[in-house]
Amino acid sequence: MNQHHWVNNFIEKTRDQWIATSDKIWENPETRFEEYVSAGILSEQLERKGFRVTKGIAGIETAFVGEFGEGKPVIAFLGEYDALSGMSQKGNVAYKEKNIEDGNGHGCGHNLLGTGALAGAVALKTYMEEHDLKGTVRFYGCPGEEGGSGKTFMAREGIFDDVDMALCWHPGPHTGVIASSFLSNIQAYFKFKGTSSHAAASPHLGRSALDAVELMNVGVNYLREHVIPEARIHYAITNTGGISPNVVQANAEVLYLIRAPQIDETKEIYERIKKIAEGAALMTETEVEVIFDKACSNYIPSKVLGKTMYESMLEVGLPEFSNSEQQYAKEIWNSLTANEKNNAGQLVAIANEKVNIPSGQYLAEEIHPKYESNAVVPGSSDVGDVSWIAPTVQCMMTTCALGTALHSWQMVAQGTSSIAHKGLLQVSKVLALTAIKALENKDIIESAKKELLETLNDTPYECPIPADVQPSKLK
Ligand SMILES: Nc1ccc(C(=O)N[C@@H](CCC(=O)O)C(=O)O)cc1
Repeated sequence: MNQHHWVNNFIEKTRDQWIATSDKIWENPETRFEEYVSAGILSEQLERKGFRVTKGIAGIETAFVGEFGEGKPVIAFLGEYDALSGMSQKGNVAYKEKNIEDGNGHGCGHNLLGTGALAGAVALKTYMEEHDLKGTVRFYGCPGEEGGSGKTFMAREGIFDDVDMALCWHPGPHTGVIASSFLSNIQAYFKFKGTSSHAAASPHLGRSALDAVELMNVGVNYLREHVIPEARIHYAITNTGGISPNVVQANAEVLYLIRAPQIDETKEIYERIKKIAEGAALMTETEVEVIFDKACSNYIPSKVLGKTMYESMLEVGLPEFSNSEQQYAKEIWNSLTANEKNNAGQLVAIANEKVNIPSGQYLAEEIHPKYESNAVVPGSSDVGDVSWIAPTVQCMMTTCALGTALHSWQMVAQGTSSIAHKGLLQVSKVLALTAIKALENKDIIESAKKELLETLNDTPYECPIPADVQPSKLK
Protein backbone atom coordinates (compact mmCIF):
# COMPACT_ATOMS: atom_id res chain seq x y z
CA MET A 1 0.00 0.00 0.00
CA ASN A 2 1.50 3.38 -0.90
CA GLN A 3 1.78 6.21 1.64
CA HIS A 4 -1.33 7.98 0.46
CA HIS A 5 -3.51 4.86 0.48
CA TRP A 6 -2.29 3.95 3.95
CA VAL A 7 -3.13 7.42 5.31
CA ASN A 8 -6.48 7.48 3.57
CA ASN A 9 -7.40 4.07 5.01
CA PHE A 10 -6.28 4.98 8.51
CA ILE A 11 -8.18 8.26 8.70
CA GLU A 12 -11.33 6.82 7.14
CA LYS A 13 -11.23 3.82 9.51
CA THR A 14 -10.96 6.12 12.53
CA ARG A 15 -13.12 8.95 11.18
CA ASP A 16 -15.90 8.82 13.79
CA GLN A 17 -13.56 9.57 16.66
CA TRP A 18 -12.12 12.70 15.00
CA ILE A 19 -15.57 14.03 14.20
CA ALA A 20 -16.78 13.36 17.76
CA THR A 21 -13.68 15.03 19.23
CA SER A 22 -14.07 18.16 17.14
CA ASP A 23 -17.78 18.41 17.93
CA LYS A 24 -17.17 18.01 21.67
CA ILE A 25 -14.71 20.90 21.61
CA TRP A 26 -17.17 22.96 19.51
CA GLU A 27 -19.79 22.37 22.21
CA ASN A 28 -17.40 23.57 24.97
CA PRO A 29 -15.97 26.80 23.60
CA GLU A 30 -13.32 28.12 26.01
CA THR A 31 -11.26 31.30 25.68
CA ARG A 32 -7.54 31.89 26.00
CA PHE A 33 -5.70 29.94 28.73
CA GLU A 34 -8.96 28.57 30.20
CA GLU A 35 -9.35 25.67 27.76
CA TYR A 36 -9.58 23.06 30.53
CA VAL A 37 -12.24 20.84 28.93
CA SER A 38 -10.79 21.10 25.42
CA ALA A 39 -7.21 20.37 26.53
CA GLY A 40 -8.59 17.44 28.56
CA ILE A 41 -10.44 15.96 25.55
CA LEU A 42 -7.33 16.09 23.35
CA SER A 43 -4.73 14.98 25.91
CA GLU A 44 -6.88 12.04 27.00
CA GLN A 45 -6.96 10.77 23.42
CA LEU A 46 -3.18 11.01 23.16
CA GLU A 47 -2.83 8.98 26.36
CA ARG A 48 -5.23 6.34 25.03
CA LYS A 49 -3.22 6.14 21.80
CA GLY A 50 -0.01 5.44 23.71
CA PHE A 51 1.64 8.86 23.67
CA ARG A 52 3.63 9.97 26.74
CA VAL A 53 1.71 13.05 27.85
CA THR A 54 3.03 15.96 29.94
CA LYS A 55 0.49 18.52 31.05
CA GLY A 56 0.95 22.11 32.14
CA ILE A 57 4.11 22.64 30.09
CA ALA A 58 5.86 26.04 29.86
CA GLY A 59 4.06 26.98 33.06
CA ILE A 60 0.67 27.14 31.29
CA GLU A 61 -2.09 24.98 32.79
CA THR A 62 -3.82 24.24 29.47
CA ALA A 63 -0.66 23.59 27.43
CA PHE A 64 0.53 20.02 26.99
CA VAL A 65 2.65 17.74 24.85
CA GLY A 66 2.21 14.13 23.79
CA GLU A 67 5.26 12.27 22.55
CA PHE A 68 5.90 8.96 20.84
CA GLY A 69 9.13 7.32 19.69
CA GLU A 70 12.65 8.53 20.20
CA GLY A 71 15.56 10.25 18.52
CA LYS A 72 15.70 12.32 15.38
CA PRO A 73 13.90 13.66 13.51
CA VAL A 74 11.43 15.31 15.86
CA ILE A 75 8.23 16.00 13.96
CA ALA A 76 5.78 18.35 15.69
CA PHE A 77 2.06 18.82 15.09
CA LEU A 78 0.71 22.08 16.51
CA GLY A 79 -2.89 21.98 17.75
CA GLU A 80 -5.04 24.92 18.88
CA TYR A 81 -8.38 24.70 20.69
CA ASP A 82 -9.29 28.14 22.03
CA ALA A 83 -12.51 29.95 21.16
CA LEU A 84 -13.61 33.60 20.93
CA SER A 85 -15.65 35.43 23.54
CA GLY A 86 -19.19 36.55 22.73
CA MET A 87 -19.34 34.45 19.56
CA SER A 88 -21.95 31.92 20.67
CA GLN A 89 -23.98 30.72 17.69
CA LYS A 90 -26.24 27.77 16.88
CA GLY A 91 -24.66 25.08 14.73
CA ASN A 92 -25.78 23.90 11.29
CA VAL A 93 -28.07 26.85 10.57
CA ALA A 94 -27.81 29.67 8.02
CA TYR A 95 -29.12 32.47 10.24
CA LYS A 96 -27.63 34.34 13.16
CA GLU A 97 -28.85 33.04 16.50
CA LYS A 98 -26.97 32.68 19.76
CA ASN A 99 -26.65 29.28 21.37
CA ILE A 100 -26.06 30.75 24.83
CA GLU A 101 -26.49 34.40 25.84
CA ASP A 102 -23.01 35.93 26.30
CA GLY A 103 -21.46 32.56 25.42
CA ASN A 104 -18.20 31.90 23.58
CA GLY A 105 -17.98 30.40 20.12
CA HIS A 106 -15.48 28.72 17.81
CA GLY A 107 -15.29 31.65 15.38
CA CYS A 108 -11.91 30.59 14.05
CA GLY A 109 -12.59 26.85 13.83
CA HIS A 110 -9.98 25.81 16.39
CA ASN A 111 -12.15 22.82 17.39
CA LEU A 112 -11.27 21.49 13.94
CA LEU A 113 -7.70 22.79 14.01
CA GLY A 114 -6.69 20.96 17.20
CA THR A 115 -8.46 17.77 16.21
CA GLY A 116 -7.02 17.68 12.67
CA ALA A 117 -3.48 18.12 13.99
CA LEU A 118 -4.14 15.38 16.58
CA ALA A 119 -5.44 12.96 13.94
CA GLY A 120 -2.34 13.69 11.82
CA ALA A 121 -0.04 12.95 14.78
CA VAL A 122 -1.85 9.70 15.62
CA ALA A 123 -1.73 8.63 11.96
CA LEU A 124 2.03 9.28 11.80
CA LYS A 125 2.63 7.37 15.04
CA THR A 126 0.69 4.35 13.76
CA TYR A 127 2.49 4.46 10.41
CA MET A 128 5.88 4.56 12.19
CA GLU A 129 4.93 1.55 14.30
CA GLU A 130 3.66 -0.48 11.36
CA HIS A 131 6.68 0.39 9.20
CA ASP A 132 9.26 0.23 11.99
CA LEU A 133 10.44 3.81 11.44
CA LYS A 134 12.68 5.73 13.83
CA GLY A 135 12.06 9.24 15.06
CA THR A 136 9.88 11.22 17.45
CA VAL A 137 6.35 12.42 16.84
CA ARG A 138 4.97 15.14 19.09
CA PHE A 139 1.59 16.77 19.40
CA TYR A 140 1.81 20.15 21.08
CA GLY A 141 -1.40 21.28 22.74
CA CYS A 142 -1.13 25.04 22.20
CA PRO A 143 -3.64 27.19 24.10
CA GLY A 144 -4.53 30.85 23.73
CA GLU A 145 -3.81 31.60 20.07
CA GLU A 146 -6.51 34.26 19.94
CA GLY A 147 -5.12 37.36 21.58
CA GLY A 148 -2.86 35.22 23.78
CA SER A 149 0.10 34.06 21.67
CA GLY A 150 0.36 30.84 23.68
CA LYS A 151 3.01 29.38 21.37
CA THR A 152 5.21 32.46 21.81
CA PHE A 153 5.20 31.94 25.59
CA MET A 154 5.93 28.24 24.97
CA ALA A 155 8.77 29.16 22.57
CA ARG A 156 10.25 31.47 25.23
CA GLU A 157 10.57 28.45 27.53
CA GLY A 158 12.52 26.58 24.84
CA ILE A 159 10.08 23.72 24.35
CA PHE A 160 10.33 23.77 20.53
CA ASP A 161 14.14 23.96 20.47
CA ASP A 162 14.82 20.37 19.36
CA VAL A 163 11.99 20.23 16.80
CA ASP A 164 13.12 19.41 13.22
CA MET A 165 9.88 20.24 11.47
CA ALA A 166 6.47 21.59 12.52
CA LEU A 167 3.08 21.20 10.86
CA CYS A 168 -0.14 23.10 11.35
CA TRP A 169 -3.26 24.09 9.39
CA HIS A 170 -6.20 26.43 9.55
CA PRO A 171 -9.87 25.91 8.73
CA GLY A 172 -11.47 28.31 6.25
CA PRO A 173 -13.26 28.67 2.90
CA HIS A 174 -10.26 27.88 0.65
CA THR A 175 -7.73 25.11 0.17
CA GLY A 176 -4.02 25.57 -0.33
CA VAL A 177 -0.64 25.85 1.31
CA ILE A 178 -0.27 28.98 3.44
CA ALA A 179 2.45 30.54 1.33
CA SER A 180 2.59 34.03 2.83
CA SER A 181 4.14 35.58 5.87
CA PHE A 182 1.94 36.92 8.70
CA LEU A 183 2.24 40.16 10.67
CA SER A 184 4.11 40.25 13.96
CA ASN A 185 2.30 41.99 16.79
CA ILE A 186 2.49 43.42 20.30
CA GLN A 187 -0.50 43.77 22.63
CA ALA A 188 -0.40 46.06 25.68
CA TYR A 189 -2.79 47.62 28.19
CA PHE A 190 -2.63 51.36 28.92
CA LYS A 191 -4.07 51.91 32.35
CA PHE A 192 -4.84 55.53 33.31
CA LYS A 193 -5.41 56.74 36.86
CA GLY A 194 -6.94 60.11 37.73
CA THR A 195 -9.08 61.62 40.50
CA SER A 196 -12.81 61.16 40.86
CA SER A 197 -15.06 64.05 41.67
CA HIS A 198 -18.64 65.33 41.37
CA ALA A 199 -18.96 66.08 37.66
CA ALA A 200 -21.21 69.11 38.21
CA ALA A 201 -20.35 70.40 41.71
CA SER A 202 -16.54 70.06 41.58
CA PRO A 203 -15.42 69.14 38.07
CA HIS A 204 -12.31 71.29 38.54
CA LEU A 205 -11.14 68.89 41.23
CA GLY A 206 -11.51 65.83 39.03
CA ARG A 207 -8.86 64.44 36.66
CA SER A 208 -10.45 62.15 34.12
CA ALA A 209 -8.80 58.88 33.17
CA LEU A 210 -11.47 58.41 30.51
CA ASP A 211 -10.46 61.73 28.92
CA ALA A 212 -6.91 60.41 28.84
CA VAL A 213 -8.03 57.22 27.03
CA GLU A 214 -9.97 59.30 24.51
CA LEU A 215 -7.06 61.70 23.93
CA MET A 216 -4.70 58.78 23.55
CA ASN A 217 -6.96 57.25 20.91
CA VAL A 218 -7.14 60.58 19.06
CA GLY A 219 -3.35 60.82 19.17
CA VAL A 220 -3.01 57.32 17.73
CA ASN A 221 -5.53 58.19 15.01
CA TYR A 222 -3.11 60.93 13.89
CA LEU A 223 -0.18 58.51 14.10
CA ARG A 224 -1.85 56.08 11.68
CA GLU A 225 -1.01 58.21 8.67
CA HIS A 226 2.66 58.18 9.58
CA VAL A 227 3.39 54.50 9.89
CA ILE A 228 4.17 51.99 7.13
CA PRO A 229 1.03 51.06 5.17
CA GLU A 230 1.20 47.36 6.15
CA ALA A 231 0.94 48.28 9.84
CA ARG A 232 -2.32 47.78 11.70
CA ILE A 233 -3.24 49.43 15.00
CA HIS A 234 -6.42 48.30 16.79
CA TYR A 235 -7.79 49.02 20.22
CA ALA A 236 -10.52 48.00 22.63
CA ILE A 237 -11.54 50.08 25.66
CA THR A 238 -11.36 47.54 28.45
CA ASN A 239 -12.42 49.91 31.23
CA THR A 240 -14.46 53.05 30.62
CA GLY A 241 -14.35 54.00 34.28
CA GLY A 242 -17.94 53.22 35.13
CA ILE A 243 -21.43 53.98 33.95
CA SER A 244 -22.12 57.22 35.83
CA PRO A 245 -21.66 60.37 33.76
CA ASN A 246 -21.96 62.52 36.87
CA VAL A 247 -18.73 61.10 38.29
CA VAL A 248 -15.35 62.09 36.88
CA GLN A 249 -13.89 58.72 35.89
CA ALA A 250 -10.78 58.05 37.92
CA ASN A 251 -9.80 54.78 36.24
CA ALA A 252 -9.87 53.82 32.58
CA GLU A 253 -7.97 51.39 30.40
CA VAL A 254 -7.43 50.73 26.72
CA LEU A 255 -5.91 47.63 25.13
CA TYR A 256 -3.83 48.15 21.99
CA LEU A 257 -2.91 45.54 19.37
CA ILE A 258 -0.12 46.78 17.12
CA ARG A 259 1.00 44.88 14.02
CA ALA A 260 3.63 45.19 11.29
CA PRO A 261 5.50 42.74 9.03
CA GLN A 262 8.70 42.64 11.10
CA ILE A 263 8.83 42.59 14.90
CA ASP A 264 11.33 45.50 14.91
CA GLU A 265 8.80 47.61 13.00
CA THR A 266 6.09 46.65 15.50
CA LYS A 267 8.39 47.55 18.40
CA GLU A 268 9.09 50.96 16.88
CA ILE A 269 5.37 51.77 16.55
CA TYR A 270 4.79 50.51 20.10
CA GLU A 271 7.41 52.97 21.41
CA ARG A 272 5.67 55.82 19.57
CA ILE A 273 2.31 54.79 21.01
CA LYS A 274 3.80 54.78 24.51
CA LYS A 275 4.83 58.41 23.93
CA ILE A 276 1.28 59.28 22.89
CA ALA A 277 -0.01 57.66 26.10
CA GLU A 278 2.41 59.74 28.15
CA GLY A 279 1.22 62.82 26.25
CA ALA A 280 -2.40 62.01 27.07
CA ALA A 281 -1.48 61.58 30.75
CA LEU A 282 0.34 64.92 30.72
CA MET A 283 -2.62 66.70 29.13
CA THR A 284 -5.07 65.34 31.67
CA GLU A 285 -2.87 65.29 34.77
CA THR A 286 -3.42 61.57 35.12
CA GLU A 287 -0.92 58.75 35.42
CA VAL A 288 -0.43 55.95 32.93
CA GLU A 289 0.87 52.45 33.47
CA VAL A 290 1.80 50.33 30.46
CA ILE A 291 1.21 46.60 30.91
CA PHE A 292 2.79 44.43 28.21
CA ASP A 293 0.30 41.62 27.49
CA LYS A 294 1.75 39.50 24.69
CA ALA A 295 3.45 39.51 21.31
CA CYS A 296 4.21 37.23 18.39
CA SER A 297 6.75 37.11 15.58
CA ASN A 298 6.11 37.18 11.85
CA TYR A 299 5.57 33.82 10.16
CA ILE A 300 8.31 32.36 7.95
CA PRO A 301 6.73 29.70 5.71
CA SER A 302 9.06 26.89 4.66
CA LYS A 303 9.08 26.70 0.87
CA VAL A 304 10.70 23.26 0.92
CA LEU A 305 8.00 21.84 3.20
CA GLY A 306 5.36 23.88 1.34
CA LYS A 307 6.20 21.97 -1.83
CA THR A 308 5.93 18.63 0.01
CA MET A 309 2.60 19.69 1.50
CA TYR A 310 1.32 20.88 -1.88
CA GLU A 311 2.19 17.50 -3.44
CA SER A 312 0.41 15.78 -0.54
CA MET A 313 -2.65 17.97 -1.12
CA LEU A 314 -2.75 17.01 -4.79
CA GLU A 315 -2.65 13.32 -3.85
CA VAL A 316 -5.29 13.62 -1.13
CA GLY A 317 -7.53 15.97 -3.12
CA LEU A 318 -10.48 18.03 -1.99
CA PRO A 319 -13.41 16.61 -0.05
CA GLU A 320 -16.41 15.63 -2.15
CA PHE A 321 -19.53 17.41 -1.02
CA SER A 322 -23.09 16.05 -1.22
CA ASN A 323 -26.13 17.88 -2.58
CA SER A 324 -27.33 18.75 0.88
CA GLU A 325 -23.90 20.17 1.76
CA GLN A 326 -23.92 22.24 -1.43
CA GLN A 327 -27.39 23.42 -0.44
CA TYR A 328 -26.25 24.46 3.05
CA ALA A 329 -23.26 26.30 1.56
CA LYS A 330 -25.66 28.12 -0.78
CA GLU A 331 -27.82 29.19 2.17
CA ILE A 332 -24.71 30.53 3.94
CA TRP A 333 -23.75 32.34 0.73
CA ASN A 334 -27.21 33.91 0.61
CA SER A 335 -26.73 35.22 4.15
CA LEU A 336 -23.77 37.33 2.99
CA THR A 337 -23.94 40.99 1.98
CA ALA A 338 -22.96 42.06 -1.55
CA ASN A 339 -19.61 43.31 -0.22
CA GLU A 340 -18.95 40.04 1.55
CA LYS A 341 -19.73 38.10 -1.63
CA ASN A 342 -17.39 40.41 -3.54
CA ASN A 343 -14.63 39.62 -1.08
CA ALA A 344 -15.14 35.86 -1.32
CA GLY A 345 -12.31 35.36 -3.82
CA GLN A 346 -9.81 36.87 -1.39
CA LEU A 347 -7.59 34.01 -0.33
CA VAL A 348 -7.52 34.95 3.33
CA ALA A 349 -4.37 33.64 4.93
CA ILE A 350 -3.18 31.66 1.92
CA ALA A 351 -1.43 34.08 -0.39
CA ASN A 352 -3.09 37.49 0.00
CA GLU A 353 -4.39 37.47 -3.56
CA LYS A 354 -7.80 37.26 -5.18
CA VAL A 355 -9.24 34.47 -7.32
CA ASN A 356 -12.35 34.49 -9.44
CA ILE A 357 -15.40 32.68 -8.02
CA PRO A 358 -17.76 31.49 -10.78
CA SER A 359 -21.38 32.29 -10.05
CA GLY A 360 -23.28 29.33 -8.67
CA GLN A 361 -20.23 27.97 -6.83
CA TYR A 362 -20.50 27.84 -3.05
CA LEU A 363 -17.68 25.54 -1.99
CA ALA A 364 -14.02 25.78 -3.11
CA GLU A 365 -13.28 23.50 -6.02
CA GLU A 366 -9.59 24.01 -6.42
CA ILE A 367 -6.35 23.59 -4.54
CA HIS A 368 -4.57 26.92 -4.80
CA PRO A 369 -1.41 26.15 -6.79
CA LYS A 370 0.99 28.46 -4.95
CA TYR A 371 3.32 27.37 -2.18
CA GLU A 372 5.73 30.31 -2.42
CA SER A 373 4.82 33.96 -2.03
CA ASN A 374 6.39 37.21 -0.91
CA ALA A 375 3.06 38.62 0.20
CA VAL A 376 2.17 39.31 3.82
CA VAL A 377 -1.24 38.27 5.11
CA PRO A 378 -2.94 41.04 7.13
CA GLY A 379 -3.33 38.83 10.19
CA SER A 380 -1.09 37.28 12.81
CA SER A 381 -0.42 33.86 14.26
CA ASP A 382 1.78 32.60 17.07
CA VAL A 383 2.82 29.79 14.71
CA GLY A 384 5.19 32.57 13.62
CA ASP A 385 7.44 32.02 16.63
CA VAL A 386 7.69 28.28 15.99
CA SER A 387 8.65 29.03 12.37
CA TRP A 388 11.76 30.91 13.56
CA ILE A 389 12.91 27.84 15.50
CA ALA A 390 12.06 24.94 13.17
CA PRO A 391 11.01 24.72 9.50
CA THR A 392 7.24 25.11 9.62
CA VAL A 393 4.48 24.41 7.12
CA GLN A 394 0.75 25.12 7.19
CA CYS A 395 -2.22 24.83 4.88
CA MET A 396 -5.80 25.94 4.81
CA MET A 397 -8.49 23.37 4.09
CA THR A 398 -12.07 24.04 3.06
CA THR A 399 -14.34 23.61 6.06
CA CYS A 400 -17.03 26.15 5.12
CA ALA A 401 -18.78 27.96 2.28
CA LEU A 402 -16.97 30.44 0.06
CA GLY A 403 -17.24 33.95 1.44
CA THR A 404 -17.28 32.80 5.07
CA ALA A 405 -15.16 35.20 7.10
CA LEU A 406 -13.08 33.99 10.02
CA HIS A 407 -14.50 35.36 13.29
CA SER A 408 -18.07 35.50 11.90
CA TRP A 409 -21.26 33.75 13.05
CA GLN A 410 -21.25 31.83 9.77
CA MET A 411 -17.85 30.35 10.71
CA VAL A 412 -19.19 29.20 14.10
CA ALA A 413 -22.40 27.76 12.59
CA GLN A 414 -20.52 25.66 10.03
CA GLY A 415 -17.83 24.51 12.48
CA THR A 416 -19.87 21.48 13.48
CA SER A 417 -21.35 20.76 10.03
CA SER A 418 -20.64 17.78 7.80
CA ILE A 419 -18.80 20.19 5.46
CA ALA A 420 -16.36 20.93 8.27
CA HIS A 421 -16.12 17.25 9.20
CA LYS A 422 -15.13 16.35 5.64
CA GLY A 423 -12.49 19.11 5.59
CA LEU A 424 -11.20 17.89 8.95
CA LEU A 425 -10.67 14.33 7.70
CA GLN A 426 -9.09 15.53 4.48
CA VAL A 427 -6.60 17.82 6.20
CA SER A 428 -5.63 15.10 8.70
CA LYS A 429 -4.58 13.04 5.69
CA VAL A 430 -2.62 15.96 4.22
CA LEU A 431 -0.77 16.58 7.50
CA ALA A 432 0.06 12.90 8.02
CA LEU A 433 1.15 12.39 4.41
CA THR A 434 3.40 15.48 4.47
CA ALA A 435 5.07 14.20 7.65
CA ILE A 436 5.46 10.66 6.27
CA LYS A 437 7.08 11.97 3.08
CA ALA A 438 9.53 14.02 5.17
CA LEU A 439 10.27 11.09 7.47
CA GLU A 440 10.92 8.68 4.60
CA ASN A 441 13.06 11.13 2.61
CA LYS A 442 15.56 12.75 4.97
CA ASP A 443 16.61 15.23 2.26
CA ILE A 444 13.36 17.09 2.77
CA ILE A 445 14.00 17.98 6.42
CA GLU A 446 17.70 18.67 5.77
CA SER A 447 16.94 21.10 2.91
CA ALA A 448 14.14 22.72 4.94
CA LYS A 449 16.55 23.32 7.82
CA LYS A 450 19.16 24.73 5.45
CA GLU A 451 16.55 27.01 3.89
CA LEU A 452 15.54 28.33 7.33
CA LEU A 453 19.16 29.01 8.34
CA GLU A 454 19.69 30.96 5.11
CA THR A 455 16.46 32.94 5.60
CA LEU A 456 17.34 33.86 9.18
CA ASN A 457 20.77 34.95 7.95
CA ASP A 458 22.35 34.68 11.39
CA THR A 459 19.52 36.54 13.13
CA PRO A 460 18.87 34.37 16.18
CA TYR A 461 15.29 33.90 17.39
CA GLU A 462 14.54 36.36 20.12
CA CYS A 463 11.25 35.93 21.92
CA PRO A 464 9.29 39.20 21.58
CA ILE A 465 7.67 38.70 25.01
CA PRO A 466 9.82 39.99 27.90
CA ALA A 467 10.88 37.40 30.48
CA ASP A 468 8.67 38.75 33.29
CA VAL A 469 5.38 38.75 31.33
CA GLN A 470 3.04 35.84 32.11
CA PRO A 471 0.15 34.55 29.93
CA SER A 472 -3.13 36.05 31.08
CA LYS A 473 -6.75 34.98 30.77
CA LEU A 474 -9.35 37.18 29.11
CA LYS A 475 -10.58 39.82 31.52
N1 LIG B 1 -4.21 30.90 9.59
C1 LIG B 1 -4.65 31.88 10.42
C2 LIG B 1 -4.00 32.08 11.62
C3 LIG B 1 -4.44 33.08 12.48
C4 LIG B 1 -5.53 33.87 12.14
C5 LIG B 1 -6.01 34.96 13.07
O1 LIG B 1 -7.08 35.51 12.89
N2 LIG B 1 -5.23 35.31 14.11
C6 LIG B 1 -5.54 36.39 15.05
C7 LIG B 1 -4.45 36.38 16.09
C8 LIG B 1 -4.35 37.64 16.89
C9 LIG B 1 -3.21 37.64 17.88
O2 LIG B 1 -2.08 37.27 17.61
O3 LIG B 1 -3.47 38.11 18.97
C10 LIG B 1 -5.57 37.71 14.30
O4 LIG B 1 -4.84 37.91 13.32
O5 LIG B 1 -6.31 38.60 14.75
C11 LIG B 1 -6.16 33.67 10.95
C12 LIG B 1 -5.72 32.68 10.08
